[in-house]
Amino acid sequence: MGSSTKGRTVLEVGADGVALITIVNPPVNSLSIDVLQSLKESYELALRRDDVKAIVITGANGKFSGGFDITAFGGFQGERVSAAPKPGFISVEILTDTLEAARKPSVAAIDGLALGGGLEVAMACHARISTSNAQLGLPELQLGIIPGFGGTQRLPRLVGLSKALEMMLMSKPVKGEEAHSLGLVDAIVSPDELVSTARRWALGILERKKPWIASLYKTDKIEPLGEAREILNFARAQARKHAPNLKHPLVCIDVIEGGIVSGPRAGLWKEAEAFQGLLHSDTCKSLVHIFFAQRGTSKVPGITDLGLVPRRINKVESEPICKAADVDIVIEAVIENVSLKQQIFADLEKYCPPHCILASNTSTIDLNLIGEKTRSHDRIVGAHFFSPAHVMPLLEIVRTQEDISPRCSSLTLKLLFCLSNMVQMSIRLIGQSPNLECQWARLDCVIWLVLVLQSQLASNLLRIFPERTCKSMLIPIMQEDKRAGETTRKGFYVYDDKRKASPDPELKKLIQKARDISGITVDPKLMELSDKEIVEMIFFPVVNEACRVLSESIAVKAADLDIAAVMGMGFPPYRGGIMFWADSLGSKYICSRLEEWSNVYGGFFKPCAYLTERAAKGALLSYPVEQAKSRL
Ligand SMILES: C/C=C/C(=O)SCCNC(=O)CCNC(=O)[C@H](O)C(C)(C)COP(=O)(O)OP(=O)(O)OC[C@H]1O[C@@H](n2cnc3c(N)ncnc32)[C@H](O)[C@@H]1OP(=O)(O)O
Repeated sequence: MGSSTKGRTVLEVGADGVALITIVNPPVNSLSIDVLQSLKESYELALRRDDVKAIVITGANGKFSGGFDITAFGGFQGERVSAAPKPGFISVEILTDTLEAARKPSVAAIDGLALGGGLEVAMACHARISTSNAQLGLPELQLGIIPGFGGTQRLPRLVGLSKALEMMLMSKPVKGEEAHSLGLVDAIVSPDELVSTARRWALGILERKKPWIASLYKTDKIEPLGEAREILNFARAQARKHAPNLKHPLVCIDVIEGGIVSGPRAGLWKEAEAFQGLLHSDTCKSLVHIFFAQRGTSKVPGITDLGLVPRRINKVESEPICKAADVDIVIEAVIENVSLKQQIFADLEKYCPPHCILASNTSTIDLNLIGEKTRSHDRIVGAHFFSPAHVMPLLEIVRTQEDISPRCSSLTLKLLFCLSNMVQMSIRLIGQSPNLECQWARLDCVIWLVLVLQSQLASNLLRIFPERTCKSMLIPIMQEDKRAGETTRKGFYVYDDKRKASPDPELKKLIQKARDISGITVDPKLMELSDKEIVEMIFFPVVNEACRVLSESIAVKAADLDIAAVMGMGFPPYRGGIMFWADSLGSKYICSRLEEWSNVYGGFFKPCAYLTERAAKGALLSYPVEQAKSRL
């Protein structure tokens, strides 16, 4: 990652004596170092020019700014550490001492986005005018950093401590209207009137008709120290509860407190130091990787680079359909039964217009098989909504391929196999460990997941890949006992009236029954597993499977598997996804652990050829094949 954009600002002085400074850095007017340097120069020029009385800052093409340039983070973290601006250069030198302390008033004219550093620039101006649809927020925490351009100091002083904490800790932006009611912006106008209103407002400040406010020094919205500390301590407790593995939310709270206790200028310095430190953290590197990996999923070589024009979809039906002549896409979502799906697709082909896309929500069945009784392979796709569909943000789109061999190796199946490996290993640990049956809660806590396994999926996988599947009777026995989790008020846990889960002592009997049926024996060595070993035993087989997916070119790139793991399996984003995490540990280490377990526990753990090869060469697992060769 490196910053390739040459961003800039443009200065135009109007006959009214207002200098309009426009941030220009498509697509979101991010604040690259070029832009920030240029902003400083434009501002200083406007301050020097006698024909300039006041200043308006805005963004080109209806977007104020999407924040600090995230593409530059890699450069600051990696080999170009010296390229990072020294702490305080942007927040103190540019935004506070040049903008906010200027003897000419400035107004931010905000349309579209004012996020992160974008809002921090706007808050350093003496007033803000916005459109109602603009989004204003400090979402830096979702990248593993804190607001570093003064946001931790100015936002609480503009909107109050509680709301500022909510906006920062939850990375939650507000829209223009709410920002206005909070006092973050001073007026709401239509996009057409935005710049003209901001110009008049800036002149109004100069003429003392509007207040000239340096938000860094506002005090009216900050609670007295004792009360403020209570709010901050509550926020700390919440952060520890909801994100126990993350440090940066606590750092953010400390920095805010620092400003309240020691004054905002001291707070700015504390913020600048903390920001610089967090930029180098593994959490930041992982979350930035996830940010770009997520956007990368929409770039599919051989498809999105062909310049195709998207087809307009006016009508979508889910199967069964009633009114079909004008339907553009039908999504079938019946149970995983091949002959039923084949019949449905044969019917759909008959009744739907020839342009209609025929989609299946299948999770395990090869699309070619589903479409076998049709001549519509060119318009059949897999549209697999991860379950529960209204919650999970992952939609997997699967293509048909006439030449897939073996048929079962569809992307869907492979990705689900990764998920299944994780679940199977967890079940195996419960089954074979002398004491883990009493410690389901520990397992859940260590891997931070609630696991669900559909018997259909399990039996399909067992049939297709018997040598790579752990056979356990525990899930069928639990299903027989109506243990579907919260819905039946018992699963691995029992749930009380308030849905509070507690470990179920009855589970022990079921585990013993599963052992007796499967002939599984207890392994005393599993009693001594550390948390780290549990995580590795569960997730290294997942890494192994992900390597197979990559080596068979079923996934286009490793980053797509990272997103599938985060969005579909609940893998923690702050670890960067399954392959990013694996590379942070090293292919050699993972391979050696799998080999060790494979010798003791059998083929389920056997590292695949791709993993073994990369480990032998000490290569990253996520590198494309060609790149990996050239690095060796
Ligand atoms: C101390 C200060 C620190 C900071 O300011 S850190 C940055 C804080 N800002 C953010 O966290 C905002 C991150 N961006 C977003 O949330 C979204 O993006 C937007 C809401 C701004 C826009 O969303 P949408 O319209 O759906 O577009 P899209 O596909 O997400 O982004 C379009 C292109 O813009 C790039 N981009 C977005 N924000 C930034 C940024 N802050 N720095 C550099 N690039 C950015 C993306 O990667 C992508 O690029 P491609 O088209 O090549 O995939």
